[in-house]
Amino acid sequence: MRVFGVTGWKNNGKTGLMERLIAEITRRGFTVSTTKHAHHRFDIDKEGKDSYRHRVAGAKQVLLSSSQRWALLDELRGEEEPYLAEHLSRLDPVDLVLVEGFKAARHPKIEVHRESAAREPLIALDDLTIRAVATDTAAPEGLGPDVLVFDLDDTAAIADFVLEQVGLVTKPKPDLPPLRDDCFALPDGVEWTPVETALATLRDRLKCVVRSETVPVSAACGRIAAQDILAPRDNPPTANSAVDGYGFANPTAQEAYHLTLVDGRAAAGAPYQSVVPAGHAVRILTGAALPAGVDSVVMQEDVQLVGNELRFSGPLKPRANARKAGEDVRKGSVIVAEGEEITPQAIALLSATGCDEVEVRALLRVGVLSTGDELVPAGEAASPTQTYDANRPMLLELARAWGFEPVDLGHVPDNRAALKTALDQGAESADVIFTSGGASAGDEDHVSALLSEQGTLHHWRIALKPGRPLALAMWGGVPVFGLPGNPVAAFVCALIFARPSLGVLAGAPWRSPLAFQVPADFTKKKKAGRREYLRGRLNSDGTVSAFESEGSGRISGLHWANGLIEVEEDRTQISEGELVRFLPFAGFGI
Ligand SMILES: Nc1nc2c(c(=O)[nH]1)N[C@H]1C(S)=C(S)[C@@H](COP(=O)(O)OP(=O)(O)OC[C@H]3O[C@@H](n4cnc5c(N)ncnc54)[C@H](O)[C@@H]3O)O[C@H]1N2
Ligand code: MOO
Repeated sequence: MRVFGVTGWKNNGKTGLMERLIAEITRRGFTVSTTKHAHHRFDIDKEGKDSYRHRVAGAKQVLLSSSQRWALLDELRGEEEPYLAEHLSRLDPVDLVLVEGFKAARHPKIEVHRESAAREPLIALDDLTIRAVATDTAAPEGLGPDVLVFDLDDTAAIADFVLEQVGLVTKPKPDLPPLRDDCFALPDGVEWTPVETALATLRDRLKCVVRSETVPVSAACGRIAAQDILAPRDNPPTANSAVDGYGFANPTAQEAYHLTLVDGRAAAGAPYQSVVPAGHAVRILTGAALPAGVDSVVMQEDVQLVGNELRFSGPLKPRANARKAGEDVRKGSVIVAEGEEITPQAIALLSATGCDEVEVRALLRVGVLSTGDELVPAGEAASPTQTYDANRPMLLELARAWGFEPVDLGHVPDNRAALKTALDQGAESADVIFTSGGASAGDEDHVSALLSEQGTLHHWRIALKPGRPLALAMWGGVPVFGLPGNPVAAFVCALIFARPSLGVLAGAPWRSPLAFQVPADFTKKKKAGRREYLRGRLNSDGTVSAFESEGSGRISGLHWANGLIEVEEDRTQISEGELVRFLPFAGFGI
C-alpha cells in the first residue's frame, strides 16, 4: 500500500494540509484513505448513545452501521496501542493512504512548518523520513540536501511531489544524456578484476540509451515500459457476481431463507435495471453487475426453487460470492512499472483495465561483428585450417532472444582499416556493439589494438574462466563489448556481463541471473582466486552434471548443457553430493 505522511509540531497546520491534499489528489482521480494519530483520550462516541452504553457494559468492539457509513470502535482496555502497519492492514485497498501524525513511524513524510507556531526545531533536521518541508516562510536553515521545500499553500506542487514519491505519477525524464567515454574505466592498480567488481562497475556506469515510443498493447509484448503505466479504471469496474445463482441483500445468520424471486435477470453485460426489494432475490449469472439491492449471491446448486419462491439454508456470509469493484486493481494504481518487461500476463492486465497503447522503450539495436582471418561463414567452402563462424550467429540469436533488435555487422579479417570501417558502420546502425575475437593481446588482436589506439579501450582481465579477456570501449559514442574469440568464453561473457548491461542500456533495471543450489554428481579441483563457469546439466534426480571438458572451444558442451554451474572464487574443490550454484539457461531468457 502506498503511504505518505503529514507531520509537524502542534498547531503548524497538519490537518489543513491533509484536507487540501485529500481534495487535490482525489480530484486528480486517485482514491485516498487517511489515518490520524490522536490524543489518547479521543472519543468519537457520545455519552448516553446506544453504542456508548454497549461499550460501557463491557463490549470489546462495537460496530455501528447505517445506510451512509459504518464505524468500528475497538476498546484497547489496557492492551498496547497497535503500530501504524497494523492499522494500515485494516484499510481497504486504495491508491494512497495519507497519514497525519505518527511521527515515529518510518513511512516517508512532509513536515508542516508555520513561523508563527514554531516552538521547537524542525523534525526534518534529524529525521531522514522527512522528505520535504511545507512552510509559510523562507526555506528553513540546516536541512539536508535531499529535503525539498514547498510553499505551504502550493497544494498542487505538494500533491505532484507526494504522487511522484509514492510512484503514482512519473516525472517526465529529460533527454537521454550520452554515455561518457570513460564509463568502463577501472580504478588505478586493478589488474585481475573480480567478477563482482566488473559487474558492479557496469551496473553503476551504464544507463538507458534508447528513447521511448508509443505502441499498441497488441505490439508491446517483450518491450520495456518507459514509464509507470497506471490503470485507467478499476478491475473489476463494478461489483459483480462470482457465480451463477441468485442475488439478494444482507444475509444473516439465519438457518433457512425464503425469498421471492423477481422477474428478469442480471447477466454479464446485460445488467438488471431495477432495484431488488428486501426479501427478494434475482437470477444472476457469473460476471453480472450486482443490481441495486443485491450484495450477496447464493450458488444455484444450493437452492430450491418452488414456484417463484427461492429456498436455501444458511448461514451465508455477508457479500458471499460477490466481487468488490476494484478488488483486483484500483484505478490509477501502477499496473506495470517503468523498466518492467511487458509479458503476456502484463498484456492481460493492461487489456483488462482498458489500456490500448503504452509508452515503451525503442528496441535496443545490438550490432554483432566477428573478427579473424580464419573465419568463414557456414555454407562456404572451408579448408581444414579455416574455422566456421559460430559466434556471430550465436550472439545475434542471443540478442533476439533477449528481446533486442539484432544487427548483423558481418565479419572482418584481421585488418585494422576494415575493422575501423565496420565499427564506424556499427556505431551508425546499432546502440551497442558485440565483437568476438581479437580481444586479448596477440599479434592479430586488432580489436584491442584499434580500440586502444582510439584511447577508449579498457582491457579488463577478469578473474574468470572461461572469459578472461574482456575488452570494453566506446566507439563513436556507442559501447563496445569485445568478447573473447573462444566460443564458450564469448557465450559466458555474453550471459554474465552483457545480458544485464544490455538490459540497463535498453531501459530495464540490472537483472542478476536466476540461481539455485543443487547437489553435484561430479568431483572437481580448482585454483582459488578466480570464478569458474562450467557447462552444467540438471538431471531428473535433481543433481547436476558437469560437461566432460572445460575446453573453451568445445561448443558441443554448450548445446549439451541446460545451464551454468558457478564455482565461487574461494572454492578449491567440489566433491560428489556437495551443493553447487546452478544458473539455468531459462533464467537467462534462452
Ligand atoms: N598468450 C596468451 N594466449 C591466449 C590468452 C592469454 O592470456 N595469453 N588467452 C586465451 C584465452 S583465455 C582466450 S579466450 C583467447 C581469446 O583471445 P581472442 O579474443 O583474441 O580470440 P582469438 O585469438 O581471435 O580466437 C580464439 C579462438 O577462438 C576462435 N574464434 C574466434 N572467433 C570465432 C568465431 N566467430 N567463431 C568460432 N570460433 C572463433 C579462433 O579461431 C581461435 O581458435 O585467447 C587465448 N590465448
Ligand atoms: O578464458 Mo578463455 O576466455 O579460456 O577461453
